[in-house]
Amino acid sequence: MTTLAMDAPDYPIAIEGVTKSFGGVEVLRGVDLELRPGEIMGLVGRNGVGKSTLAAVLAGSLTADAGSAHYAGAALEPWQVSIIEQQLRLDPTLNVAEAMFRQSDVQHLPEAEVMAAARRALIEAGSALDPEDRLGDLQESDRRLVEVVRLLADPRQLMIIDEVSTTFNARETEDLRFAARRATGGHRSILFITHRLDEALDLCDRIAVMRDGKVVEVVSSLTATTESLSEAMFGRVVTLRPRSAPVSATSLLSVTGLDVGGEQPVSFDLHEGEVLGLCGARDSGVSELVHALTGDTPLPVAGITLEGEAVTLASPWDASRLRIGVLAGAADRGSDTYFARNLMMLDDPAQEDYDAQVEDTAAILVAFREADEQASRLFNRPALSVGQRRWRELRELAAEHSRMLILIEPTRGMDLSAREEFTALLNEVTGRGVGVLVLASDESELLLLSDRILVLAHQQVAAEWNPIDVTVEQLAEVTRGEWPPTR
Ligand SMILES: Nc1ncnc2c1ncn2[C@@H]1O[C@H](COP(=O)(O)OP(=O)(O)OP(=O)(O)O)[C@@H](O)[C@H]1O
Repeated sequence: MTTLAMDAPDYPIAIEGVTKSFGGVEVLRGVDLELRPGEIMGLVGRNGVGKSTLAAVLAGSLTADAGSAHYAGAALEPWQVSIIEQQLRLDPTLNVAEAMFRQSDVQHLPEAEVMAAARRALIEAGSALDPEDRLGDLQESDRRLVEVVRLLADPRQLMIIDEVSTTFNARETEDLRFAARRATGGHRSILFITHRLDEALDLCDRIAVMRDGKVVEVVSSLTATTESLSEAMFGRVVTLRPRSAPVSATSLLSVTGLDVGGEQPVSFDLHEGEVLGLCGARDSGVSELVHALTGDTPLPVAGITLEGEAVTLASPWDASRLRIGVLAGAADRGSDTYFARNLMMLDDPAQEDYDAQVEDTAAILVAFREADEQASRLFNRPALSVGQRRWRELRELAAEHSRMLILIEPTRGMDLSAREEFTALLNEVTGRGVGVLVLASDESELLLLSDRILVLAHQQVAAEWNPIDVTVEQLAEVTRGEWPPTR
């Protein structure tokens, strides 16, 4: 299917006058943009401005109402474009090799050759994944890395990376930077969509800013700053400030001797009104800790108390009964189920009815969403973008009567202005005494959001840090598995 333009001379990709409406609402209003050969072009703009819509038009999954994209004197064809979509919809039964070559001629080779090609690509990208690993068994960040390796293994003239790094930590972001630069080969182009402005400045050569359905500015990442970008996106400089909310000394949740797999079981307290950030490498036990507290994967524990009362957290039903609200990390897996659990928190269903009721509520939520999308088409109004949907879910979660919240990658997909609103929402919630556990891969985000940071390494607590005393780089050493230096 693919004939790659490997030997093509260096031509730019010219996008001219692209418009696209949904119903009567014009989302893209004449996008002009030129991508130079070998260039990584950032694309930033507020939630719902039309970044993913432009990506879909370029990749051929949507048809523009007007305008075009050209390469080397001809229309840019969908086979010349590959895309990592914001919402991965990959079949979880595929293995890494199948996912990697699903759009490539390589998939038609004998299986042993496919596996060997996948293994080579993974090694080249510095990834420890096995080509035979099933996607369904991987963490979300690893599934996204498989997509990044796919770009490297099967490069196209234009490669679009749509919000792939929202759940990446420092090491994964470095891997992405390395892979993206290699994938251009000095003459192919990348369109890199992100809400992490510091990352755009770091990774991209130039950055295009979208506003009101158009590209309003293209700036060099050498001269732009996060302030100048936010000014161009929102018409004002948005600055996120660290939390300075007072935290009570009263313990809300007390966990003693939770066995997440290390030599020393984990013990910690979460205070009333506190945001406790969790920091660790992927295999540090952080994820196990969180999923033990959501009741999804219970682990042996000496004791848990909530507001001084001994409690059991052996199932999602227990978490729901104790009014522990959860915001799921992945937008593409299980988030409807968590949302359903949050909505049912006050219904207090009997244990034997719980799973069935969660399933029914989740099905209703899916139906509502589909109806909402239908209504958008019927009444000529745009549906919600990914970031907009995430924000709505968070607001509803905050309005619930939770005693405690577990937020996994809470601001993924949100633009800077929405993140600013999110910090205000967090202050409001913690002001009511709600305790919040936050798991965020972006170290700078974790630093901004937390009152205190619990550091895990080798499946046990390695430190407890005050965000005032640590830097993003120190947290990055932790997530890279480089801290503590020796056991
Ligand atoms: N298939 C569709 N039908 C109706 N409306 C749509 C469709 N696809 C996108 N939209 C709407 O078009 C607008 C632009 O959406 P798009 O996803 O392109 O924005 P975005 O800039 O990528 O946003 P975000 O940063 O939140 O991902 C949004 O209001 C979105 O809901």
